[in-house]
Amino acid sequence: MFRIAVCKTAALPTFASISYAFPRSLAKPALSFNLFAKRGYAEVYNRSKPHMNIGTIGHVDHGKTTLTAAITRVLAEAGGATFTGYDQIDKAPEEKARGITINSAHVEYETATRHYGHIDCPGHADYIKNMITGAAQMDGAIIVVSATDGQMPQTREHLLLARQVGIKKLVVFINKIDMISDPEMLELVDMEMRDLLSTYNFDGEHTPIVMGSALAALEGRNEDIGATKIKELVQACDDWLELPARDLEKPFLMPIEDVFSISGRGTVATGRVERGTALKGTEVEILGMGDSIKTTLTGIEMFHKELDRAEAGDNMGALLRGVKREQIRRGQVLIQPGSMKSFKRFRSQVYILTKDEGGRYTPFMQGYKPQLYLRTADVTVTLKFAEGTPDAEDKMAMPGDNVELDCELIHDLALEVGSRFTLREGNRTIGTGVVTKILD
Ligand SMILES: Nc1nc2c(ncn2[C@@H]2O[C@H](COP(=O)(O)OP(=O)(O)OP(=O)(O)O)[C@@H](O)[C@H]2O)c(=O)[nH]1
Ligand SMILES: [Mg+2]
Repeated sequence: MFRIAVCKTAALPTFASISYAFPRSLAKPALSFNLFAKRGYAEVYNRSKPHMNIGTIGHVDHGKTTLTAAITRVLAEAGGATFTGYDQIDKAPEEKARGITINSAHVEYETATRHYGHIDCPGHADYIKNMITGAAQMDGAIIVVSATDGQMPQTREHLLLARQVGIKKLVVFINKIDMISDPEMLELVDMEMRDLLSTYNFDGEHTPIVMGSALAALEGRNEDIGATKIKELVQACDDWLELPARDLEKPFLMPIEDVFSISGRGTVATGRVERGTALKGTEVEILGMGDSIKTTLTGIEMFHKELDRAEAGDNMGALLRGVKREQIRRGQVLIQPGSMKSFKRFRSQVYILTKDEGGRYTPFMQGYKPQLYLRTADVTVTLKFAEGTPDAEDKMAMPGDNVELDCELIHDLALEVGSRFTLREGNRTIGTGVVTKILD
């Protein structure tokens, strides 16, 4: 059986009668709690198949949403379950009007061997922020590239960002082959994609590349380039993408992605558990961006079902006792009490993107203040060359450089050596880096 569900945002809490903490007119466009409320939450989440988070990334208009809908259609046919149409994924009025994805959307499906959470990311350069948050939750990804365009700026940028957020393996879907009559053209796109994968330290030689037409599969025609290719793609995901080694033994950590208040029950924080396990009824700490708060985890939900325990890799909704909605923010983390600290100052190794990778055209001097994205957090940072750098005052960081920088955040964040982050300015990713030393 294939079970399929769709929702925008990471994990949907379906604790009874969710009330939005913001006016309904401002509510995020695609939160479909009512839909799921109808299903109730008595069902217990089935852990018999290993769970993995994947998703679609790639340049705008290359067919990520069409492919997402097509996968649900083909798997739904095989299992006789619900199919999630294109309109149900890109359903916000602005998405419909512009024909692009803005918010990343989550769907869920099962193959014979695995349960997948699938995040359909936006490709448009203006919404890279949503793409990063989506990709940060993936264990593997499907990069979609249109055979008509070949690789484009966000094909490259998404590959780089995928690498940076820790995705180790990808499957490539070369889409829109219904528009191409020259087989040499397809070979060229295949070769270029393998080169590009290798450039970004993926296994260019062995990565499976499937060529097909997502639209044909979605519309149920031309089976040879449609449904058949979707089955091939899903098989490639099952075979090639490795189940993540879950950090079950480590202390619990869940980056907070969204916060809701539920009348009569309290406040729910949602996010993907990065490591460890959390048991219902135990103590947790909310850390970062100000004073930390200790509270009790009074409820856990995942894919609209109640659980007693959440573990690394799960998208969970955490019901927190006695905490007001205003006390919690996206960017904070929920942790096992005392297992981490938050800091404002740290040393880092940063790669400055070139303009071809979507980065800056010009160098920057120290004192530069871009936005720093770490897990779900997004805060302003002041950059300086690492203490001891000769002539730091006059030195410039050029696009393409790898530099050692001392970072000072305006808010403290939960971080540690090895934490990865992205630097952005306006709607451009300008650098990616890793924390090498805490300076506070
Ligand atoms: N001819 C043809 N058109 C396709 C195919 N797949 C998708 N399209 C069309 O390409 C356009 C863009 O498709 P989307 O699925 O919205 O692309 P996307 O990658 O999700 O775009 P963003 O989310 O905005 O980055 C739509 O008009 C689709 O109908 C295909 O296999 N063949
Ligand atoms: Mg889309």
